[in-house]
Parts: sequence; C-alpha cells; structure tokens
Amino acid sequence: MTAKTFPPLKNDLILRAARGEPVERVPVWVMRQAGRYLPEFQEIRKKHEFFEVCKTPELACEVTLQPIRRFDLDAAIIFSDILVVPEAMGLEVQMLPGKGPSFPQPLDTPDDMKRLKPDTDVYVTLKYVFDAITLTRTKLEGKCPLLGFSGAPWTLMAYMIEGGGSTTYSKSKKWLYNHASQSHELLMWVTKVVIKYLIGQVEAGAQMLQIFDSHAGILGPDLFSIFGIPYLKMISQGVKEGLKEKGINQVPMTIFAKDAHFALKDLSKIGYDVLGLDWTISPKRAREETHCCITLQGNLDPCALYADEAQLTQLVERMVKEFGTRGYIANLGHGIYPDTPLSGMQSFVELVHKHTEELCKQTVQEKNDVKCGDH
Ligand SMILES: Cc1c2[nH]c(c1CCC(=O)O)Cc1[nH]c(c(CCC(=O)O)c1C)Cc1[nH]c(c(CCC(=O)O)c1C)Cc1[nH]c(c(C)c1CCC(=O)O)C2
Repeated sequence: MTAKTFPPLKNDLILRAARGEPVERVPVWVMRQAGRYLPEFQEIRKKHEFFEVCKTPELACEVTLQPIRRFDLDAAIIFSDILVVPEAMGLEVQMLPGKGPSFPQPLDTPDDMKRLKPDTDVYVTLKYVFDAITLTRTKLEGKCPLLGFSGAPWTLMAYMIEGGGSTTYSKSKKWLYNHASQSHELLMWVTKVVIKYLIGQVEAGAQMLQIFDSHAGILGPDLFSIFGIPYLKMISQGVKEGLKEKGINQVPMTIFAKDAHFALKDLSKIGYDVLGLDWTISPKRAREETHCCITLQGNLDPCALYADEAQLTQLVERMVKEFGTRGYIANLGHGIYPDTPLSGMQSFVELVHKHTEELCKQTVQEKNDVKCGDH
C-alpha cells in the first residue's frame, strides 16, 4: 500500500513533546474538545444522532474541526467513540439521551461470547472511522497533528458486560473473579481487534494514538496488574510491530488509565511514549513515580474551567511549573464537561501558551548561560 499524502505539518509541538524533545511552548489539547460545550456541536446534534455523526465521515470531520477553528489547540482528536469497537464485534450500541451509551443486549455470561465476532475485519466494519481520519487530516491543512484513539480492553469489556456506565462495575468485575479464563479470552479478542484498529487509523492518517482506560481505577492494583497491564503492553507492542511490518512510520502512543495512580510506575514501562494523568495525582508525585522517563499529559481538574480568570491563572501556572516544560503535554485530567463556559476553555489554552512560552525562553537562556559559564 502506498502511503497517503497530506498537507505538510505546520505545528509538530505535541509530537516533539511526546518524544521528550525541546519545545518553544507546551502543547495543549483537551479530552472531549469536540463536544456538547460547543454551541456549533449542539447544532449538529439537533439534526443528527450521536452515532450517525460518528459514522458519517463529513460530519465527524466537521465536528473534529470545530474546536480547532475556535481555539489555538495543538492537536485535533478524531470525533468518534470508544464503543464503536464492541459494535464492530457484534454488540449493538445506542446513545440514550440524558443517559449515555447503552448496549441493549450486553454479555451476561461467558456463553454470550458466542454472539461476538472476534475476527471482525476492521477495514470493513470500522471503515467509516478510517475515512473520517483521512478526510480530517486533509482538511486540517497541517494546522496541527490528528490524534486517533481506542478504548482499552478492560474498559471495553466492562461496557460490554455492564451494558452501560456503572458505579461499582460489579457485573464485569464478577467475571474477573468467577470466570478468569473466559475474561482473559475476551480481553485477548478485544486486544487483537484494537491493535488492528489502531494500525488502520495510522494508515488512514492518524499522527498519534491515545488509549483510554477510563475504568482502570476501579480494578485496584491486583486486578489491574492481571487484567489491565498485560493487554495494554500487547497493544503498544502489537501496534509498533504491525506498523514496522507494513513499512509505516511509528507514531507516539499515549496511555490514559484513569484513577490508576497505583500503577504509574508499571504504566511508564510498557512501551508508551506518553502517560495521561487524571487530576487526583500531583504532578510532582507523577514525575517521581515515572522518573522523568516518559512524557506526562494532564491534568487540570475539569471543574477548574468554572473558576474565574485569576484563579485559573494560578492553577495553570502551578500545574506547568510542577510538570516542567520538557516532556509535558497540557490537558485536563478527564474530558471537558458539557456545561463548561467557552471562556474557561479559551483561557485555559491561552494561559498554557502564554505562560509556557516565557518559561521555555527562560530555560533556553539558562542553558546558554551555563554554556557561556563553561568557557
Ligand atoms: C468512556 C468513554 C466513552 N467515550 C470515550 C470514552 C473515554 C474517555 C472518557 O473516559 O471520557 C471517548 C470519546 N468520546 C468522544 C470522543 C471524541 C473526541 C474528543 O473530542 O475527545 C472521545 C475520545 C465523543 C463523545 N462521546 C459521547 C459524547 C456526548 C454524547 C452526545 O453528544 O450526546 C461525546 C461528544 C458520549 C459518551 N461516550 C461514552 C460515554 C460514557 C458517553 C456519555 C458521556 C456523557 O454523556 O457525557 C463512552
């Protein structure tokens, strides 16, 4: 397959930060930056169902570009959902207004795994995502990199069994205790599909990938080390090997395992370039745990965007100071909330840029001073 050609990239800050290279300012993007807090997104949703937007490349592209037009963001993330993977494996999924995603026929017992299609051909069942990526990468005109993403195996398994969100995740955790071998089998099926799906996204034009393990925290250290970490490692390795085999350039990969502070050390050693953090861990502790060997991403409390400008300024300045400007990508600690004021989002992006431009200049200056002093 010949590689697709796209407009040249004008802003590679996030790619450099992911690789730990120097930057002139810290790159910033926001999880769920395309979403309901934007009036123009709400307009589209009035006319189109959620999964219709995901499945129509022109609409997914338009929605992906909406926050890029409004704010000076350093990355775009393709508009889709993590639940398109279980759907591609044969589980019908609906988006219920006011309730969220729902599987009308979730997996009840391991016997229900018969209903799944582990051999789904992602180039057919998820073609619409690949088409949306190719179209969006073209329409971005190189303004910033386009990120692809997938849910992590455990998080997807949890949705497939719970049928939707849950506070305890007791149905899916019950499988881990009562049906350990079938749980491993299911996680393996999902892992294999996710690897193919992520490789397909890069072939289609994604320049960086993020894995969302939104329900990692509920597992706790023991279960996460058995049912989480090994599959996340298979994904980073499988994607890298698959891209190499196909002669496609590697892209940086991010793991965001929400509420899994207990596993930061392990997560920093399983082949990812970037570790996403939620807001419940301090930047200082995260750096200590990961020994500065991985780029960190995060982690402002999404509710901080409700704060007034003076408070937000303090919070952003402190966050950036604690993380440092090298090997750092600014973001919230989870997706932006639907009732976030546009001014909060605008200020967040501007504050990160303004404050870190000064800090990066100072760092370069200090380095030069050291060099001069050496002579
Ligand atoms: C767990 C999860 C899901 N989806 C996703 C996750 C992982 C991240 C996380 O932990 O939040 C990932 C996701 N979902 C969406 C994106 C788009 C890209 C982006 O801008 O970040 C991404 C990256 C769009 C979306 N996905 C969803 C919306 C809102 C639905 C709507 O427009 O009606 C958007 C913009 C719906 C969704 N989809 C999901 C839930 C739980 C919900 C309901 C949440 C809610 O209602 O706020 C599953």
